[in-house]
Amino acid sequence: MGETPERKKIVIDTDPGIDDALAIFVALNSPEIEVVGLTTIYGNVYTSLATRNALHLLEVAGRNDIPVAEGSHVTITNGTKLRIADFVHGADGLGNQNFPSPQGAKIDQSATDFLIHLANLYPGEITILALGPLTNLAMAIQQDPEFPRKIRQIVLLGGAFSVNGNVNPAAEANIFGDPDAADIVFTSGSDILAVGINVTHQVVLTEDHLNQLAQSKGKFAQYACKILGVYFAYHHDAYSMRGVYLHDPTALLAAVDPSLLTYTEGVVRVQTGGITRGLTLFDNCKKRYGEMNEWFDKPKVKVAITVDAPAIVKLVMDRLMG
Ligand SMILES: O=c1[nH]cnc2c1ncn2[C@@H]1O[C@H](CO)[C@@H](O)[C@H]1O
Repeated sequence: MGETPERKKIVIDTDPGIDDALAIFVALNSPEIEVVGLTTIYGNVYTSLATRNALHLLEVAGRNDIPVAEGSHVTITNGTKLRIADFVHGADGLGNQNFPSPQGAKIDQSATDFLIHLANLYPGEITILALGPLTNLAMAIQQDPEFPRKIRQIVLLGGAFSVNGNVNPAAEANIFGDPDAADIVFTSGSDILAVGINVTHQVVLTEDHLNQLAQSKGKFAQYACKILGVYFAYHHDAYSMRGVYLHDPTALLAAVDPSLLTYTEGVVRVQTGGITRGLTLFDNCKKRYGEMNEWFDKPKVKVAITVDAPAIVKLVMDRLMG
């Protein structure tokens, strides 16, 4: 008998969030990975509620053994005027279901300290799946300049590469939430795979899928049906569609199995001001520009460009129902 391969260690930085909840459940049902912790951030909800929801979701899954570390309540520039997407996910972030308060508690360490601790404990082994604004990661990079090289990879759900954003024509929500932090992360030298909405808008869960989930006796499938109503209503209002984008589960599965998508490599900078604040601008590095620019000499990152959408949807369905 061969040895079972080591499971990839993943920390999920999250702002749950309906699609975050799906991603967390799929992660907990993915034998290829080990979820070593959750860290929380604002975005779909405020950070305190993200922490509460993270603890709640782990209790639903019976996984109170996984630590939850609370992240920043403000942007990397101490900004407190946060854009919270309660109109997408409901006031509670989980489809307005009035779930009971979790019994468990967050750990004493902050998200940033916990990320640095894990990077030192398992050098070169930690994959960070970033599902919200990138404040916690940027703070870790500022606190420990070696952090980018101590981790294995950052897979982030963020950006809109050569397509319109979802906050406005320029910006995708997670990057718009803290553009300064995003620029620090993109230029940090870490191995980064960015999964933007140019890719996740190809991955749609339909009403037929929802009906299949409703037939399932699986705990995660049942829970998903409860929270998905609000998310379907938002997509119908905003995009006139009868389905929902699987943003966060797509990023999770990209971290589990990178062969589910293809990517290109180049330098990404983030616009931090003006009317295009939050814009992610990719340089394919094919042109030798005559003069210096703000992309020149910055480390390259991987940017997803195509995705096997049917395979992703099937994996999400199987792992929610399994
Ligand atoms: O219109 C929107 N505004 C804010 N957040 C959104 C919107 N649409 C989706 N998301 C949320 O932001 C991430 C993807 O950008 C996902 O977490 C998604 O649930």
